[in-house]
Amino acid sequence: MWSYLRGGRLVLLLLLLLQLASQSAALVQPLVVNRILDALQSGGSLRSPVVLMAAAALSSILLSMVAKYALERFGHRVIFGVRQNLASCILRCRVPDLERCSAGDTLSRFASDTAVLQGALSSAVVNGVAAPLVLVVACVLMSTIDVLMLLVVLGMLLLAGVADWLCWNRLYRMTGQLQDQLGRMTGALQRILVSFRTVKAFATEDREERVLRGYAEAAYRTGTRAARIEAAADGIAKVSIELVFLVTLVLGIVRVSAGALTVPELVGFLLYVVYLRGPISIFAGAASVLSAGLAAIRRIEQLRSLPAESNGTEPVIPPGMYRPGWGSTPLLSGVRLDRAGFTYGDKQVLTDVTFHAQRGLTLLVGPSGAGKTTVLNLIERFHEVERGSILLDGVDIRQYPRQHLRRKIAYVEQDAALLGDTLRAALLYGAPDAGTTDVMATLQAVDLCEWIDSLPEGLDTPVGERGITMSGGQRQRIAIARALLRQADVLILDEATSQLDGRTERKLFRTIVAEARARTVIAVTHRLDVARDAQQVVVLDRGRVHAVGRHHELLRTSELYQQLAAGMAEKPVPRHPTTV
Ligand SMILES: Nc1ncnc2c1ncn2[C@@H]1O[C@H](COP(=O)(O)OP(=O)(O)OP(=O)(O)O)[C@@H](O)[C@H]1O
Repeated sequence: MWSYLRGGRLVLLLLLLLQLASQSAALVQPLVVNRILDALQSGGSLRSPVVLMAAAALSSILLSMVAKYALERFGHRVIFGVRQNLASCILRCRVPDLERCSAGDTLSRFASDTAVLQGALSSAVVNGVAAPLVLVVACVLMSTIDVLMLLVVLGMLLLAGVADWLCWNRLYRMTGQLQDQLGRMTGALQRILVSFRTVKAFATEDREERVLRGYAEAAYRTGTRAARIEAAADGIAKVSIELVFLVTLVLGIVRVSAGALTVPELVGFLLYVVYLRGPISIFAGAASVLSAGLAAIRRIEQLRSLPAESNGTEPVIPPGMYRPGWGSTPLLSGVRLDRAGFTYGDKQVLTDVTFHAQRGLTLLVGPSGAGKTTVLNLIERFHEVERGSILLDGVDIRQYPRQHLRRKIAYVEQDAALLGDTLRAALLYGAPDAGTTDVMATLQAVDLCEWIDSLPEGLDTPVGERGITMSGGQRQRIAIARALLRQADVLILDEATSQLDGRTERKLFRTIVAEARARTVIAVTHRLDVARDAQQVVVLDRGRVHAVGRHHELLRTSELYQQLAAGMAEKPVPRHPTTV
């Protein structure tokens, strides 16, 4: 918890002092009441104690207002920092690590857990520290009136404190459980929202409703149990203070009768006991908010502890070997995979993959699950090659600073999402400085000019949730245009044209190859209509290179390729000798 307050500890101390000042002003009141009663008994002037009383009440109210505002503001500031740091951690963590996390649960940690933490940091930390301090001050003042009665009060509060502590311990576990359940519920809802059409098409609304209800019910049960414990802790605090009042009253009357205490002293002491209600219930409340805050910290820390991508990979490439930013100079020697190997867990996915993609188009084909996307992931360094190497421009890709490597590559993934509010923003996502001429030329290349001209707002048409609805093919063409605009040395397309018809796809590929004459294009496709235009075709089968060659050669030499061309190789076929 303290590490979250780093940089704000001085402010926290000031807030604590402010909180103490506001509560101390209230502490003066019983003393003043004592003086008023004395004055009444002795027939002295009431003016100055009454003015003092009003001043103490007013300053207590004013200080508590300022303290409340300052506390809230402080909490928001700390959480702003936590969210910034969390955003940075999320964006910098490794692709496989983040993909293992549920997106909904990550959202819940980022938005809800940080909000819970804000409550804990602002109210619980300051009130949790201020309330006991105020209690101590009150006890010191009470000791000036009657030590015996104070000892009785303390003994009873101690017993109540132990009972409350047991409750808070359970509450901490319960709130952690509740936040995990809420995270799972958000995850389930997020999955449904992303696949809403599938849910509708399969008419599984009832089943999904049951799933959501299950999570909501689990959260409800845990929340109810937590509320019971919270109420019990609150009840213990309140009952203890009422009992303390009654016992003090009885004991006080006995002591007044015995002449050990005066009536004004008894009234003053009882007022302190009444006053203790505030700090005790604040402390009890702070403890429950703190339990939730600690549970939130555990979940936030799990996200923050995901290792960053760049950990331990300092660039060792000689200066001048790479150009920062996306360049326009053609690659000298393209992308070369040399006996590259990779496993997912203990599953061998790629073995000794060797091919050289030079300028022009290299097609990567093969049956489903052959490892085509994995090859692209290795080139992008979403995963690290485990055996062999991948060279870009003759340099091992592990020697490039990761961001520079990725600036050299424009990647269009399967079902690429568009990021940006408008079509223009979506297009310029990877190349914010691209000029209008480049944008128009690229739109021409992907055959989108006519469609965009037909839109009333043209390139400024909103996209996204409430914006324009596009066909799958239009979306894919925007994604390709976005990648082309980046003018990167290498263009990687992972089934990026799967939603276009064969004729449009062929036309688009011809344009891409013409556009990228000086660059290397590596494209995964299941349709071989475009293979004639490719410089080479690499056939992958069960993680190995089955054959490499031009379309017409492979049609003669590779049975697997013939099957792929005929659209028959849905499943892996018996292994054939490798032709590299
Ligand atoms: N994140 C992952 N964790 C574990 N195994 C994976 C993961 N991603 C892919 N695989 C497995 O690795 C193998 C290769 O997958 P990959 O996606 O590279 O094949 P592909 O040739 O691109 O398939 P497709 O043509 O169907 O897209 C498959 O058996 C797949 O089940």
